[in-house]
Amino acid sequence: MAPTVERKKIDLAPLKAANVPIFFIVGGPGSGKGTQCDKIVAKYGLTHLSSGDLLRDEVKSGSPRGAQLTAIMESGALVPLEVVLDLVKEAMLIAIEKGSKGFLIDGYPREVAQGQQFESEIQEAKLVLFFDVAEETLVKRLLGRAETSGRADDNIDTIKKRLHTFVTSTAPVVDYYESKGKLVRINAEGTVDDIFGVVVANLDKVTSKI
Ligand SMILES: Nc1ccn([C@@H]2O[C@H](COP(=O)(O)OP(=O)(O)OP(=O)(O)O)[C@@H](O)[C@H]2O)c(=O)n1
Ligand SMILES: Nc1nc2c(ncn2[C@@H]2O[C@H](COP(=O)(O)OP(=O)(O)O)[C@@H](O)[C@H]2O)c(=O)[nH]1
Ligand SMILES: [Mg+2]
Repeated sequence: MAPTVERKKIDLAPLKAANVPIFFIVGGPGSGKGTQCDKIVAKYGLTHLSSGDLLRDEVKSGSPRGAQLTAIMESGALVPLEVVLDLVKEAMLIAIEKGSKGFLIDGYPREVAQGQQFESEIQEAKLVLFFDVAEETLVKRLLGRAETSGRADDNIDTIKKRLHTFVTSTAPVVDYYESKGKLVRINAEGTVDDIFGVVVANLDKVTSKI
């Protein structure tokens, strides 16, 4: 049975009224989402929200909601979509109060239903950036990151499960946004700067008003 999820009522009016652009950032674990988001923030001043970081912060906070998450994340499975959506909404509202010009929602959506629920409750994404990297490269990068990340899920067993979850649940997200004409597929096997060049070329087309 699915775990019971604690939910609060969240007033989204200020977020909807701001109507700022929203970009989803999708890619396998270790595909460079976080690395590219840092560079996008430096150039465009968008607000970067990593859904994985929000979940890890919730775990660290010791809240009852956080306690439910540790086991799921260490198993490489997906946290119930309502939990992630509530955390994302709360973080977006705080950023909007501070005058955010738009959002990079990193590691999100992880499943088609998650994207649909976000878009029906908040707003449609402007574009979905997909960092396309072969599994073999992902494993190599994650094992490299494991040496310093301190993340409980950067170990070979969990990495394999995260890759499985990506293929089964998240790959359909890529197809879904492709069919809506919103997907930007970026070959992300190259250097950080080469990949950022492609990112900029695509964002410049839609962010002239930011
Ligand atoms: N929308 C999301 C984001 C994250 N997670 C959970 O949080 C874990 C870590 O997510 P994240 O930090 O995004 O990890 P990766 O995709 O592996 O990518 P990264 O390496 O960028 O941190 C996932 O395995 C999953 O259990 C989730 O369920 N739903
Ligand atoms: N070779 C190479 N390594 C990268 C690139 N981008 C990120 N990395 C490394 O790959 C690992 C995962 O990157 P990260 O940004 O955390 O990816 P995420 O899991 O998608 O957020 C880190 O160790 C990065 O230093 C890239 O373009 N090329
Ligand atoms: Mg990341």
